[in-house]
Amino acid sequence: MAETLNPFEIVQKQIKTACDKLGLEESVYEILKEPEKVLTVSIPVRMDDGSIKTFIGYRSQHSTVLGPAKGGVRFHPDVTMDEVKALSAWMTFKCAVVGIPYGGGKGGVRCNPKELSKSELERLSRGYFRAISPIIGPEKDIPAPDVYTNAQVMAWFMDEFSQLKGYNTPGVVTGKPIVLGGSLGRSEATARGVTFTIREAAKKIGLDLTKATVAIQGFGNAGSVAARLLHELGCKIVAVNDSQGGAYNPDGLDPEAVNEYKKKNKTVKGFPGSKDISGAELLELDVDILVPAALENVITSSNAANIKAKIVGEAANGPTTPEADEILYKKGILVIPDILCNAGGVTVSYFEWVQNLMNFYWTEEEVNNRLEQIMVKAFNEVFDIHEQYSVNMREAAYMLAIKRIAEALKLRGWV
Ligand SMILES: NC(=O)C1=CN([C@@H]2O[C@H](COP(=O)(O)OP(=O)(O)OC[C@H]3O[C@@H](n4cnc5c(N)ncnc54)[C@H](O)[C@@H]3O)[C@@H](O)[C@H]2O)C=CC1
Ligand SMILES: O=C(O)CCC(=O)C(=O)O
Repeated sequence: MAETLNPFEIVQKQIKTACDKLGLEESVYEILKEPEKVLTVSIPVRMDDGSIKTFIGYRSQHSTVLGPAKGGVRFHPDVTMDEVKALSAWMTFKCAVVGIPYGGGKGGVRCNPKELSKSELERLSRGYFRAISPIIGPEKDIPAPDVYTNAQVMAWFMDEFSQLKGYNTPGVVTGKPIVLGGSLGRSEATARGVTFTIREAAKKIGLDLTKATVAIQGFGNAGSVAARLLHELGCKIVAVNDSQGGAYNPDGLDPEAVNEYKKKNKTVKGFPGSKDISGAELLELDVDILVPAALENVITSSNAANIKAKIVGEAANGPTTPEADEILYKKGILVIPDILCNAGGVTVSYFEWVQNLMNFYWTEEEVNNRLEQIMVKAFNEVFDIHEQYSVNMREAAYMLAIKRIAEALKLRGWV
């Protein structure tokens, strides 16, 4: 059968494999294979030239068996309902892997935010949140940032919801600016979690990080901070890229300097002293660690055999297809799957929500220490299953998550 690149079909396959490996009754798969609720909204936005343009948005709540739905909102021209459904399912399993009391949700708006003015983006953000507000709330579903959304967008979401309610409701959204109830450490949390899991993986395979080389695909919130934190651990970052192009320097790139360059030039391409590199070449570089930190389906059956890294740390959601997983596993590459590797973001979102509900705020050190404990524990639990059952790390992560979810489903009487 031809390899599917439909992320929703991919996640269904991943769920089925784990249910079968765990020997679970069919009813668990029957429940988990579809989201509980998917809302499609049309969002008419007054553009700066006076015209009206209608955008399509989605919010998918895959599961609420372990708690309220949780997950980011993506603004991207290629957003589809199936992508959002898949991303919401990945959130369910991610929260279960790290043991935080949430289900999974995800949202998306099909738009190109790079082509919108700031005021158009604000009207779109507020319109989307107003449209999905009937199914959102601190006890129901708590959105957060994802690709091409940020703390400012979260501030508009929170303000719109608070105005609808008539009182301040910071716990409806995470990833907010600090002054509006955001958590210290949230903006770096995804990459910090990625870095903790890569550090643990390196220990398992005996890789000395002070001699390790790294390539990173995507230089946004996840990728740019991962570059800095891995550099701080002594790794040499040899290549980075973004949607416009890439920068390669075998002697190493200074992530802070690349960041400054990107702020001015809107891309990493052309960074002084670097050579241009294509996205395909970056993935196949002879490096120790590869960090996909952009979008889905970049490691497929077409290029998996050419991946040379010893560790693949999936900062992005869904970068590797199931067929590619098989190939990487047979090659002995240690893949830290998305639902484990990038779970630091939602973990600190959980801390942010707890702080909002308590109205009591933690220091950055407390946040980072608690994050480290959760990530290291989850990594070791997944690694143990990977060894005990001789399954790849992704299957192990799904087995850990689905075992927890199946227990909750049984206790609640849903299966
Ligand atoms: N922000 C967060 O807290 C979390 C993000 N993630 C995942 O991390 C990934 C990246 O998200 P963020 O960093 O938040 O988004 P972002 O919007 O901050 O950055 C996305 C980056 O990807 C780049 N990009 C887009 N298309 C590309 C392509 N074809 N080739 C190379 N680079 C490309 C963009 O230029 C940008 O640098 C996504 O898969 C997201 O779902 C996962 C967990 C949490
Ligand atoms: O912080 C969150 O709630 C979710 C972040 C997210 O969308 C993700 O982990 O993919």
